[in-house]
Amino acid sequence: MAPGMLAGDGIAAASGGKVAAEGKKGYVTFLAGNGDYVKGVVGLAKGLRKVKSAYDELVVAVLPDVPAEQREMLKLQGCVVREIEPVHPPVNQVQFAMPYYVINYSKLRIWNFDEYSRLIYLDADVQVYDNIDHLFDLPEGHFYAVMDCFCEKTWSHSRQYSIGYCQQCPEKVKWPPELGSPPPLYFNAGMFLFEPSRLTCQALLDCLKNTTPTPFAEQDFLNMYFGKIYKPIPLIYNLVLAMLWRHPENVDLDKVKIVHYCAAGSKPWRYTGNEENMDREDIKMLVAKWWDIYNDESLNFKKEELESQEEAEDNQ
Ligand SMILES: O=c1ccn([C@@H]2O[C@H](COP(=O)(O)OP(=O)(O)O)[C@@H](O)[C@H]2O)c(=O)[nH]1
Ligand SMILES: OC[C@H]1O[C@H](O[C@@H]2[C@@H](O)[C@H](O)[C@@H](O)[C@H](O)[C@@H]2O)[C@H](O)[C@@H](O)[C@H]1O
Ligand SMILES: [Mn+2]
Repeated sequence: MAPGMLAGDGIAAASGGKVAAEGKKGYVTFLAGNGDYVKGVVGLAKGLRKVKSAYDELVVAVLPDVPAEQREMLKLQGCVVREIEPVHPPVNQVQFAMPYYVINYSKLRIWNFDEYSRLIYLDADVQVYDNIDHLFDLPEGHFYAVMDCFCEKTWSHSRQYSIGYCQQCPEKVKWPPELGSPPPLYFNAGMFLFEPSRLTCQALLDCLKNTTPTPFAEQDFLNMYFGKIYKPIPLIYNLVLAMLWRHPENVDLDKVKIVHYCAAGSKPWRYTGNEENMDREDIKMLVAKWWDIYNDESLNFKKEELESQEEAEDNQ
């Protein structure tokens, strides 16, 4: 296990023994464009309800290009829709690992949501299969996220990939001592627990202005910026699908609480099974699991329940 990583029991102990962190807590995701990622957000909203999160009013940071009908659909699913301004990196020649990654810098705006003392960010291609509210009780002052994997082709630009080094198995192909110390622990930015602050948001944006963009866009930037306070949490909180074929020895699917559908061809709402690894039985099972929640009408937001609840409160 990586140095400093909180093991499952460490998480329970760290949160079990502590008084719940003060202030408002919640889950936030990010939506851009007029495409089909909105299905991911609907699925996530329903997933949080299914696991009975105490904070199931999902906040959705939307770029201006998200159409009114998608915003309405999200409000009808009980989401709090908040428009954010795009964030553009400095003019650059970088080859992003995926061209659309450039819009992901806009995620940085969620640091402005400071009516919350703590937020868990989740990509729209993530699903929550177990309640993870206990993460909000982890000690403050750190940036919590799951370590990423460097073995996919998307990393072919990197020194790690060319050496065959991965932080998920640092003993398998050791980092060559002639290259100095191994790279610092690196997290996947599809899920993280953070503390919103307008000051931090401004500092992030100021820092971005003087930072050359790199292939993994805001994920690289966040790793650089929060590296000193980053605390790895177990991969059960963000299963990057490639782990299933790259590091199966590190994965116990029965224990996984969050699945991140980031492997090429794994987005459930556009799954065909044609891409590499997509014909695996575990992938088919996880995609079906996502659709079970998405199609479950009983998980739809029930406005009338909320209205009667509010009425009851008014009559007290
Ligand atoms: O057209 C897009 C592309 C991305 N996203 C958002 O940006 C996140 C990061 O992109 P993605 O998950 O595709 O990256 P990956 O994790 O697959 O590298 C998504 O989960 C969405 O929340 C979006 O809303 N619309
Ligand atoms: O904009 C950069 C993106 O970088 C990350 O995705 C990558 C990364 O995890 C690689 O390690 C995988 O190989 C790759 O498949 C995956 O798409 C985040 O999930 C996403 O939220 C976003 O930050
Ligand atoms: Mn993602």
